[in-house]
Amino acid sequence: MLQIAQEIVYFAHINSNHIMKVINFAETNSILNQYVAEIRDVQVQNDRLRFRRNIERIGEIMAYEMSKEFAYSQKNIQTPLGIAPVQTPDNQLVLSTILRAGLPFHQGFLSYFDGAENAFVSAYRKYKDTLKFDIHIEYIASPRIDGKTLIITDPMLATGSSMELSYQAMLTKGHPAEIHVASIIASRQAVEHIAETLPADKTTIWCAAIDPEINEHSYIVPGLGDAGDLAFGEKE
Ligand SMILES: O=P(O)(O)OC[C@H]1O[C@H](OP(=O)(O)OP(=O)(O)O)[C@H](O)[C@@H]1O
Ligand SMILES: O=c1cc[nH]c(=O)[nH]1
Ligand SMILES: [Mg+2]
Repeated sequence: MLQIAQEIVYFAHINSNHIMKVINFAETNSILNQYVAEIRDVQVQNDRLRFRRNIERIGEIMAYEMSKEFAYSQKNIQTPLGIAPVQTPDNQLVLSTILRAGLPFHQGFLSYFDGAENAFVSAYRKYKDTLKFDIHIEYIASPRIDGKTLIITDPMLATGSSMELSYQAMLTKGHPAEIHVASIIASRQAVEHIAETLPADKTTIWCAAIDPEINEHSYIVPGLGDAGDLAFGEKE
């Protein structure tokens, strides 16, 4: 598995000032791709329970792979029969999620990083007309994040604006030591946007696929449609 993580790393070359580490799971054959296929598949994705659970499963696998990047130290664990030396992670994790679509993805990460602190940010597209919109952030609940490992989860990175503005909102709570941006489907444009707007030296982007384009409504193509609606139903 360690080998897998090394093979799928490439660097987003935006210009010489912005080179960010990107890990794209689509470049490796694993069962994760089955779950991605199912959330994309128009015949399967309307089963909301399955859609949410697949997102959660991708979060679990991503969390496991991400955990290999953390700092470890040996702890001596008292068993009933003796002392067992075990390497365990020392990072102080803050698991931050962008509402709504981020919730099942968050749950997947939280199943593995059960000791993490948690943060929630609301971001939504407020339309000015059928094509133009601003991203509005109206709610943030977060612990202090100074010196901690900040993981921001959102299954879709289309323009990358929700992620950028959510990160800016998180900065009102301190400055993290490192940042992991976790998504499932990212557009190429969003990867470039994140590489330009988040600190390249301490940010890693994790995704399950990078799609080539976004359409005039700023939806990822081929993408999967509207992740929030598929997980929770349409909003008015
Ligand atoms: O990269 P961007 O262009 O900003 O788009 C991506 C955002 O769109 C989705 O949320 P949405 O606004 O649909 O809200 P929802 O989760 O409530 O459905 C998704 O979960 C991201 O937050
Ligand atoms: O493709 C997209 C873009 C934004 N939000 C989604 O859920 N899907
Ligand atoms: Mg949505």
